[in-house]
Amino acid sequence: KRQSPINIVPKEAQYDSTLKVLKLKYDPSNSNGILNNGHSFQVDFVDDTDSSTLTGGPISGTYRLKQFHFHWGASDDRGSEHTVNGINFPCELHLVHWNTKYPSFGEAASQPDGLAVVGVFLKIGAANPRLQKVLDALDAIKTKGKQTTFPNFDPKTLLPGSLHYWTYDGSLTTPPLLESVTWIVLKEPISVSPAQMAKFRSLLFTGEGESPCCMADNYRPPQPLKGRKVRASFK
Ligand SMILES: NS(=O)(=O)c1ccc(NC(=O)NCCCCO)cc1
Ligand SMILES: [Zn+2]
Repeated sequence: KRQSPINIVPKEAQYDSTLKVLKLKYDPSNSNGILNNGHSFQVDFVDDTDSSTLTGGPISGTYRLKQFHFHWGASDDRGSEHTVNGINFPCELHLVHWNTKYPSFGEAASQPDGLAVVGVFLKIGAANPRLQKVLDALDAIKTKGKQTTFPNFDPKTLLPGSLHYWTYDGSLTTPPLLESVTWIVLKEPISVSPAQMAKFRSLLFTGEGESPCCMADNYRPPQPLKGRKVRASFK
């Protein structure tokens, strides 16, 4: 079993000097739409060329960015999927990429080396103006199934200053929980303010005309490590 997320214990992670620097090359013109899919919201990217890719890091070859999405809690004391020394963050960003050795995301999602997800923790602090651009679109996708256009967004603006990471072999954290993900979790969080967290929680799990249920606590708890090694790209 190689299920995700996991609790990351930095002192038990093994520094691996052979791990490469993460190379994230994103073209803002590939950002397409923003969708409330009933369990989170995601920003979808046009992935028919190699213009928005992940290379380097723990992976070999080229992985294309398909979408990014978030997981968050009903209160600031929980919400992330990965934890660090048992600590939860209020929110976690996932940038989902698929291996171009396979013909599509759907094909790649069933392969052990098919996907690579970059995880970024969000920590309560100052309001994040780059994140605000995403949050300003949420009023248009309040209910399940709603989507709108979301052009010219550069996901690099959501990354922290350091690309130091932990990496391990895992899975999708929502059904079908496929064991096809190389996880790359950045050590440095980005900031989010309490008011911005409230904006995430203004989304609804429910569809238009249904009795409203605020979208929150859409995270899976940590899963057993089952003997897996977590490697660190930094000392
Ligand atoms: N939270 S997570 O592990 O990053 C994750 C990412 C993608 C998915 N699933 C996904 O993108 N499904 C889209 C199905 C399209 C198939 O072509 C589920 C969980
Ligand atoms: Zn996710």
